[in-house]
Amino acid sequence: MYKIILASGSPRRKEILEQAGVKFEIQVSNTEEITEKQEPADMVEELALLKAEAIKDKQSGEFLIISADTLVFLDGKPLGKPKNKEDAFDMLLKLSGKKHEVYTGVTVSIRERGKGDKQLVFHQKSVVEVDSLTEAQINDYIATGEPFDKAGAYAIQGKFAVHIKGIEGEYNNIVGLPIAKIYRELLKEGIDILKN
Ligand SMILES: Cc1cn([C@H]2C[C@H](O)[C@@H](COP(=O)(O)OP(=O)(O)OP(=O)(O)O)O2)c(=O)[nH]c1=O
Repeated sequence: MYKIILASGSPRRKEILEQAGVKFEIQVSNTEEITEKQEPADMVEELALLKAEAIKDKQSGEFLIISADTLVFLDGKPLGKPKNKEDAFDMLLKLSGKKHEVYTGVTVSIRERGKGDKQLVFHQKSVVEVDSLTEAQINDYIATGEPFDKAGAYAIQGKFAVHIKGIEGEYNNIVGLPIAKIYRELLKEGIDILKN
């Protein structure tokens, strides 16, 4: 069978895939995450695709590469990872007391002998509602150091959990990898990643 490769340096994505019981290895690319696209779904799908492309040519033999990109969208505008404390403060202030969307784009690149190459590109959307935050709460949260490698400057799975009013959609999509959607999309192709 082919080897399953997670093209991501995100510890969260690794954990979600491990928890699901998938056997895989990690290969990380240093892709510049730039897209000209305007629509949330198009943006995250293109960014995920770039990450898969970056490691595809390095492979020999059969493979199934999973890559993903997560962005937070508030009123249609993307929030990526904050550059510094001020940036994190601005993002968290914007998210305070409101609902926003989290999109994760996913690419699954498959090479199977005798079948040629196949590429699946899709996305998952979740909605997150954040409680109203005081400036002191925002500063305390920034002081935990958690915001800096997270889209939208927060980790729902971490210390920001106390500020989450509610979510709609797939939880793991917010953390960075919509494992249920990935599993479903691959089953449609006749691939069961739990049985590889
Ligand atoms: C919204 C949110 C995002 N995140 C994380 C998931 C992603 O790791 C990160 C978004 O950055 P990404 O650019 O999607 O991913 P990455 O740079 O961490 O890893 P790689 O490109 O190698 O795959 O934000 C959380 O951990 N919790 C959250 O609640």
